[in-house]
Amino acid sequence: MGFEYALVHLKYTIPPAIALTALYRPLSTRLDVYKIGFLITVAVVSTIPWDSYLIRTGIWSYPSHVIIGPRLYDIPLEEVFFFIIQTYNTSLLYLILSKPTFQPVYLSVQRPKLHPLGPHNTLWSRYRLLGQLFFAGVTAWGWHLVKVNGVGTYTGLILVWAGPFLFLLWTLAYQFILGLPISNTLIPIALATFYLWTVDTLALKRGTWVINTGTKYSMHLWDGLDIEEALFFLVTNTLIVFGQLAFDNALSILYAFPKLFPNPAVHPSPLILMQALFTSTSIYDEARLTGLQEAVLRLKRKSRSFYLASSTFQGQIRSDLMLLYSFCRVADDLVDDASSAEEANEWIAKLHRFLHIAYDGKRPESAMSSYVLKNFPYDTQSALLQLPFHKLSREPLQDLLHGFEMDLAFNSAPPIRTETNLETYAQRVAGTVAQMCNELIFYIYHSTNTLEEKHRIIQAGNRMGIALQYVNIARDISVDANIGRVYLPLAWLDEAGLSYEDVLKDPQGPRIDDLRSRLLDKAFALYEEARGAIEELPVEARGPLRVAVESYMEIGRVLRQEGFVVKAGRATVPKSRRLRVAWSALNK
Ligand SMILES: CC(C)=CCC/C(C)=C/CC/C(C)=C/CC/C(C)=C/[C@@H]1[C@@H](COP(=O)(O)OP(=O)(O)O)[C@]1(C)CC/C=C(\C)CC/C=C(\C)CCC=C(C)C
Repeated sequence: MGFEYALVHLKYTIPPAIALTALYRPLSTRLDVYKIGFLITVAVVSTIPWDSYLIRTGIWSYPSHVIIGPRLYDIPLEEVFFFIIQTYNTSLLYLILSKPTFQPVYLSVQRPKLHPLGPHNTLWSRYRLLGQLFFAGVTAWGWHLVKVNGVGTYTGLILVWAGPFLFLLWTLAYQFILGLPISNTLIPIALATFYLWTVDTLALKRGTWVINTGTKYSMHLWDGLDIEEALFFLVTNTLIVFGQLAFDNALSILYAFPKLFPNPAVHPSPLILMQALFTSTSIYDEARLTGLQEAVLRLKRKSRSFYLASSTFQGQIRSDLMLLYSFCRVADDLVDDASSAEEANEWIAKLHRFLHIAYDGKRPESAMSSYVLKNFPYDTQSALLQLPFHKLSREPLQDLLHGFEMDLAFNSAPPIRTETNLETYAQRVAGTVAQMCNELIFYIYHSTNTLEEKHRIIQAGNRMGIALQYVNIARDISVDANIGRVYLPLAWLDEAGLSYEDVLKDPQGPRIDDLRSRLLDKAFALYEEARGAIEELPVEARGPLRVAVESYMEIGRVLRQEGFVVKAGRATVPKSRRLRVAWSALNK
């Protein structure tokens, strides 16, 4: 009996597990626990018979003085623990590195091209075939080496065992494996493998595990690392990352295509996941994918705060919030960028009509599509058509349009005369947005809140939206004055001895600074009053919503800083500070 192998864990596998857990903890959800648990189960169940065979046939062995003693099918418990902790660590590394990527946009439709000599294979299906041939070839070569029963036996056993799993995972998830950025694929495999190669070198040198001669090539990748060991860790980490990718591929299909999978569960069963993976790529909804791709680009280009916040959401809610953002942004831009008040009014009328058709249960869906295709510019159509309106009530969408109508009123007379007008405006353009975010959250996640509690939380959300809009107005006083708008109430200007025209002419100076502070005080008072309600939302949404709210309120904190001078243009929060804010919001 000895503790050598246990010490390898204490020194080399448990510390990274603790570090990775601490790093990922604020972002982790029950879905992640489910994914990792599922993969660990598959890893343990599939490795035990193979490893047990290797030990029984003497391909590798563990001197009795290096292990504590208990064995499972001849496998020392330390080794069983190795399967678990390796799967755990590599999975966490993958989850951390892939978090910023919005994976559903990497799905792609493949339809056989029509060709005079019959349907023509697409490039994708050729890649799939090439990969299949490679993994089938590798498995066959492994089989041959095992049959020969010489120095290639250990290599052969690795290939025969891993080849079929890799073949299967490739067949199911090749689109993701090839299409995703390398931060989701090669990098987690490479980092985990290089780390384990180093650990293995140290363990083999100390004789913690011994690979017997006669069934190995006696070639080394570097001094102390047998080529078979290098292959083993490369292959096992590839299996783990491919397994995670296949899982995420299935989730992306489930969440991207509501027509194929209406209302998927937050934790889908393995059967549903397989069903998603076996869905033919030729029936993927191309319009939906375009809508998602455009939504991500729009969010990335237009809002750094919400883009960062969106990456902390997971699964269905992440897609739905992006689609909601895309709709709100397009609607706002259509009105703001119109060349005349008449044109802007026309857009608002068309948007009202769009909502009328969308919420008219008696009309077929095609009525909405043909209305959008006929009446809206090409680059805005997907934002309208993909709005998840069946998860939202009509009222906040309609009120948002009423908010835009208030913006247009600036063309005739200043619409924000009193503080009540200001509050009404902010409720319409931002309280409504918060309400819709919360409606989506309650739609997707199971909550134990009563109807009354939900109503109270949604009201608090609306006040938080108003707070964010006040920050937005405080930030943009100069920008708005340049386009002929002053959102500070006329009553406040009066009290400060300023006229509307004074602010349009010179939106800077001590009196404006005082009014800005007054508005920010109101914003922070609302924020303080409403933020507790975030902690009553379903647990999966709390951290990400804190990130959304805090990143935006940070703009207000920058504006409030002693000595901060607002120049022409906008106050922004530096990237490092935004990341710090997001991190501490997640850890609250
Ligand atoms: C991650 C996440 C939450 C993403 C989605 C957010 C979303 C759907 C935003 C829509 C934004 C939008 C374009 C709305 C149109 C009207 C408008 C301009 C509103 C102002 C946003 C400012 O964005 P930006 O600075 O990019 O705008 P301009 O450049 O000035 O045009 C608003 C300030 C509204 C934003 C309000 C929210 C996102 C609501 C936040 C509150 C919650 C999510 C509720 C918190 C919950 C509780 C229980 C307190």
